[in-house]
Amino acid sequence: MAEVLYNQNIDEEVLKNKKVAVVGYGSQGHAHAQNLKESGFDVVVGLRPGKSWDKAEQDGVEVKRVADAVKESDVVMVLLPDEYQPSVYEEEIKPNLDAGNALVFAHGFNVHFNQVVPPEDVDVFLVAPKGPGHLVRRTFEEGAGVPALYGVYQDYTGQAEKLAQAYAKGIGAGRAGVLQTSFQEETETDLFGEQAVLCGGLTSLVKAGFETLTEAGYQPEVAYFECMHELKLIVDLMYEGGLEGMRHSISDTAQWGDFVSGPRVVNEDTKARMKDVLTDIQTGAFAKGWILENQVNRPQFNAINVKENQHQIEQVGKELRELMPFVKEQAKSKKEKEVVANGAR
Ligand SMILES: NC(=O)C1=CN([C@@H]2O[C@H](COP(=O)(O)OP(=O)(O)OC[C@H]3O[C@@H](n4cnc5c(N)ncnc54)[C@H](OP(=O)(O)O)[C@@H]3O)[C@@H](O)[C@H]2O)C=CC1
Ligand SMILES: CC[C@](O)(C(C)=O)C(=O)O
Ligand SMILES: [Mg+2]
Ligand SMILES: [Mg+2]
Repeated sequence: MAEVLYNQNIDEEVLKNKKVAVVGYGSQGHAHAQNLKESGFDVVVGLRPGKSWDKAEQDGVEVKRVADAVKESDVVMVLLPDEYQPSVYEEEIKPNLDAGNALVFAHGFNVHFNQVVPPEDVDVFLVAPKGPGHLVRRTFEEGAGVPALYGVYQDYTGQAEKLAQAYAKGIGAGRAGVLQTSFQEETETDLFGEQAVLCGGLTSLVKAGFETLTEAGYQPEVAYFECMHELKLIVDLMYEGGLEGMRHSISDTAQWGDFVSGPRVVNEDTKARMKDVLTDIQTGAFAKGWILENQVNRPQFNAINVKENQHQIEQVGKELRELMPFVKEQAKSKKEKEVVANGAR
C-alpha cells in the first residue's frame, strides 16, 4: 500500500515562520485561507477588488491586490480558475516572486501542460484536495477533512516536500490522508475522474436515467426522486462503507438488479470510451481544446451551459427542492455556522 500521511506524521513547523499568499477566494481559495488561518498560519489573500474581496474581508481575512500579496509572502498558492492562471501569473505573480519562494498549485494543469513556466529559483509543488473546496471548508469546521495529494515539481530550497506536507496539514487534509504524487499523475487522474466518473459520467448517467423514465411516460417528479435525489443517499452509503456497505442497506432485489443490470449499462464498451477520454487527456488533446475554447471566449461552453440548465430535470428539481425545506436548511445552517464562526474570530 502507498504511504498515506496523517497529522501525526507531519511536522508543520517548516511553514510556521512563513507568510502564505492564497491567490483567489473562490471554491478552494476561501477554504485554504480560512483553514490555514485557523491552523495558526500567517495568511494573506491576493485578489482584485470585487465580490471575492468583499467576502474575504467579511470573513476576517487579510486581503491585498495579487501583486502586493505575492510580494510580501514566501509561499504563493494559486487558486484562480485554471484558465486565468497563465495571464495572472505572468502579470502579477512572476514579477513579484523572490528566489527561494514557493509557487504552489491545487491542480497540475498549467504546469504540466506548459501554460505556466516557473523560474528555476523557486520551489514548485502542488497540494490538491480530492474534493470540492466548499467541503474542504465544511469538513474542516466539523473537525474532519478532505484527503489531498501533494507532489513536488521543483525543489530549489530542499524544503519543498516538507512544505507541501505542512500545507496539506494546515488545510485539514492530514485528518483524512495525504498521499504523494507527481504533477503528471495528479493532472491526468483528476481530469479523468471529473470527466469520466465524478462529473461528466455522473451527470450523463443521471440525465439518461431521467430521460428513459420520462420518455416512457412516468412522472418527471418520480424520475427526479429516483435518479437524482436518492443518488446522494446511496453515495453517502458508499462513502461510509464502500460498495459492500451500500449493498448492505439496499434490498436483495436491488442488489440482484445491481449485479445483472449494472453491467448491461456500463460495460466493456463504456470502458473503451473511458480509455479514449484518458488518451485525449494524456496526449494533451483535451487541454488544447480547453485552452482554445477560452481563447475565443467560450462559445461552446456557454451554449452547452445554457442548454444544460434548461433540462427538464433541472426545472423539476428546483420545484421539488423548494418543497423540501430541510435541503435548504442544511445548506443554510452550514452557512450560519460559518458566519457565527467568523464573527467569533
Ligand atoms: N473547485 C474545486 O473544488 C477544486 C479546484 N481545484 C483547483 O483549484 C484551483 C482553483 O479552482 P476553484 O477554486 O474552482 O476556482 P474558482 O473559480 O472558485 O476561483 C475564483 C476566484 O478567483 C478569483 N479570480 C478570478 N480571476 C481573477 C483575477 N484576474 N485576479 C484576481 N482574482 C481572480 C475570483 O475573484 P473575483 O470574485 O474577483 O472574480 C475568485 O475569488 C484550480 O486550479 C482548480 O483546478 C482543485 C481541486 C478541487
Ligand atoms: C471533481 C471536480 C474537481 O476535480 C474536484 C472538485 O476535485 C474540480 O476540478 O473541481
Ligand atoms: Mg479533483
Ligand atoms: Mg479538477
